[in-house]
Amino acid sequence: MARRDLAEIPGLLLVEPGKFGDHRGFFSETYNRRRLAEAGFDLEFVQDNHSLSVERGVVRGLHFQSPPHAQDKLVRVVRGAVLDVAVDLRRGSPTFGDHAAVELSAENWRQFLIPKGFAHGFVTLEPETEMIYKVTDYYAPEADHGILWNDPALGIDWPVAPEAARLSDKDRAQPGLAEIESPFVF
Ligand SMILES: Cc1cn([C@H]2C[C@H](O)[C@@H](COP(=O)(O)OP(=O)(O)O[C@H]3O[C@H](C)C(=O)[C@H](O)[C@H]3O)O2)c(=O)[nH]c1=O
Repeated sequence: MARRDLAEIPGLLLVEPGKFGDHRGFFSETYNRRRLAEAGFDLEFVQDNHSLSVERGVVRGLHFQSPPHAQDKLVRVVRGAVLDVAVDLRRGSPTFGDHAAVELSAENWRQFLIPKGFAHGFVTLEPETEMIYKVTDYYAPEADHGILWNDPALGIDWPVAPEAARLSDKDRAQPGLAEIESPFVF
């Protein structure tokens, strides 16, 4: 399994909203359903999430909700920076187990659209990093699953040493890719 350019993994999309600055500050349309639909992603988001990670080196993930509660996610960073990772879990996909990794930051204002069928996670590159993201299904703890962030089989080059990473107990104990039966089909 390996890192791929985003364009090599079917279904992922990098979104770069316009940001219009003037002497007062800036304005940006950070979500436009029609624009995403024109790009082939006609999605109905039902929940907004907001997380704060206070230290550099916080790892959240790699998470997914299983069907019928699978979620498409539109992810952005409004303070700080992350390396954001999406792992293809769609059985039969030519890029199954491969991942794309993009830097999202308040500076670059980029967004990452991660459809159902992917595990999602990130590591913070700065302290006081805030992530905002929209999801297309509600939180369903019974459907909340994950894979181990630094499973060697995934080949993710995280910019944090395992001993320095700050994780939840849940994320420390996630199974490796080989230990799960992915519920997603390409
Ligand atoms: C995800 C979620 C969590 N919670 C509650 C459950 C816990 O009491 C608390 C922290 O949850 P958790 O540790 O799962 O939060 P993260 O580790 O940031 O999880 C997220 O991290 C990765 C990067 C994701 O893509 C998912 O959206 C999500 O799994 O928030 C809710 O009330 N609603 C929710 O939608």
